[in-house]
Amino acid sequence: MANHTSIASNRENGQRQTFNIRDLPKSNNFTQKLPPDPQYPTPASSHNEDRAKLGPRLVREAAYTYVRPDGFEKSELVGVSQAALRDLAIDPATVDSEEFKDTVAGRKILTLENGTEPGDNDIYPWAQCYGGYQFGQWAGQLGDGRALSLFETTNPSTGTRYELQLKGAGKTPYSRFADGRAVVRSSIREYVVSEALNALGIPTTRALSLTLAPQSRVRRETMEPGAIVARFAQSWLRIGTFDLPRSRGDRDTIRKLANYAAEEVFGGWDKLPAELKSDSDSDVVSPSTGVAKDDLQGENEYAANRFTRLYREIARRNAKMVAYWQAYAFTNGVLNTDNTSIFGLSIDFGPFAFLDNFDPNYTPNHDDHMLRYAYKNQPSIIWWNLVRLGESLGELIGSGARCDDEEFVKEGVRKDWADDLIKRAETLIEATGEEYKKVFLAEYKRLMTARLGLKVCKEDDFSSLYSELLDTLEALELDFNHTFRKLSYISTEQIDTEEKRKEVAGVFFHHDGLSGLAGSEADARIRIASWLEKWRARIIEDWPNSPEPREERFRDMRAVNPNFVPRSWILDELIERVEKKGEREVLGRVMNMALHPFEEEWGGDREEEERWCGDVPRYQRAMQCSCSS
Ligand SMILES: Nc1ncnc2c1ncn2[C@@H]1O[C@H](COP(=O)(O)OP(=O)(O)OP(=O)(O)O)[C@@H](O)[C@H]1O
Repeated sequence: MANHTSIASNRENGQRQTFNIRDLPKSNNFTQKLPPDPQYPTPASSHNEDRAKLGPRLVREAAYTYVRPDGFEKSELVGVSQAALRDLAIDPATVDSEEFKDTVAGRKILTLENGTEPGDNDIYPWAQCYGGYQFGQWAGQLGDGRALSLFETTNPSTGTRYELQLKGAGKTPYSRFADGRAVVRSSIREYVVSEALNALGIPTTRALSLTLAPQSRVRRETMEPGAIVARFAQSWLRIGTFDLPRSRGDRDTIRKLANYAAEEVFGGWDKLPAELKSDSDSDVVSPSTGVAKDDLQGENEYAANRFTRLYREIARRNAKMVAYWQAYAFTNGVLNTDNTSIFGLSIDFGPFAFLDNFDPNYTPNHDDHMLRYAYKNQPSIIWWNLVRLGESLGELIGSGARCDDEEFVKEGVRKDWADDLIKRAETLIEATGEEYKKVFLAEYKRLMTARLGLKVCKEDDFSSLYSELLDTLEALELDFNHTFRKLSYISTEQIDTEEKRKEVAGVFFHHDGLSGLAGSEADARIRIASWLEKWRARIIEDWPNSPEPREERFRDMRAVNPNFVPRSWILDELIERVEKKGEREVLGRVMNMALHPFEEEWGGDREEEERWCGDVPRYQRAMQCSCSS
């Protein structure tokens, strides 16, 4: 492979223990703890099956099906994320090996020795079974139609366990009418953005590698070459994983999934959040843990059992994730329940985008005519999805102290306490909704405070600083992320008079000036100057030394305000160059920028770096794409 994988620098690979992919410590807790597809209950039963027979069908009372990858015969490994190697504890020197390439291309099952049969407890690839609500409508069984997990691996230095998965490695029982493949353009997008979000500190599923199969032909609107992304996450469970058994009245699978989530994904029931002590932001964001599994918390008939704590944990994680999305203007584009993670990760990168100009109604999804998944709706849509999860867990939440009663576990809710149960579940789900809002707001404030270079968030900041800035950006059609980066270079002396503020205001304009709808330039300058005046006053308040410790503030601001985000127009250029023009090095350069978004320069092609960090070309702003991938 070309040396661009090493461009992303060795500085990230400290002296920790690393492995080649074969020797990674591996596990399969998911398949050990959860029910398999009854038709293929063991790895061998699936391994020996005709591939055609493993094809699409309904799978009941199961969390997954064992299924072997159907990799491309010929492929080219074109990118490996150095940050991913570090987090998975893979030795960067080993990614050029045939073993690594064959594994991430779906040609080799590492845990099987050549020609041997898999044993019942062996680690063998699996595809998850889930359902989902898509655009508000129940869509039935979905599942990993083109993804399958190879194994779990725990990084010995960090103790974090990840599930490594291939996307685009062939059909599974969940492929429905589709081909189990992924095309190059969507794979490049997922590969880059997963790692970009992680580098920004945004909870997300990750990408280890990108493999292209230039000679393969995948039918979309036209024929396109296929690709495989090797990706990983602490968990691939989705809200849709719970939706499906709920839709089938399968109480047993819901309980198993809930137990698995608490014990395996979150590390134990005692790791879940205790009752909030107060409304202070620090309690809201970091409540204590350590509540014993069987403890009830809270008074009266609405006391919360462990399943309520599980539900709260999932809601809280999603609140934090969506706060990041709003603070960095990231839009997922297809927030169906099958695209909402139990672990609170950004997941499923279809028609996602970072906003260019600030437009709350923007959706990157060309097919979302109702703007259901527009930027401004994301926090409420994630909550809508969480209410679906509340419905799936409702019986367990509502059962309160009786959640383990034998009769309840076996038979379900007795008629004479159904009303009580429903009331309790509704009350606790509603309370979780309030907590979701509080966590979201506290996180959003924290992030915006940091992005604006402030140390604390004062009561007034929300309306007089944040909202006013957003209104101004919207009205003047200005770029969201560039604005914050540019603010990170402005000293208080540069804006200490009205004249100077009006002068400085021009740095926020696009190179081609204001658009027709934004009004006159003079008015725009006055509007921005008035905001800068308030911002300046707050900076002086929070950094009281005179002259302000500008370098320290600049440094802090530049560490949270990215210089580079992989915007749609950059990804389009990248796709064109990699797919159509056969370029390869450019992928490594973009990835390097995505992995280090706060740097000033990256040691690549300077002209290109400046162009990608600079103004978005006028006709490439706010692009949209369709769901076909
Ligand atoms: N080409 C395909 N072949 C088989 N199944 C597919 C294909 N494209 C999408 N699906 C399935 O359709 C459903 C919805 O697709 P969506 O595009 O949201 O997910 P995805 O991008 O394939 O997967 P993920 O959410 O795992 O990133 C999923 O169950 C997905 O597996």
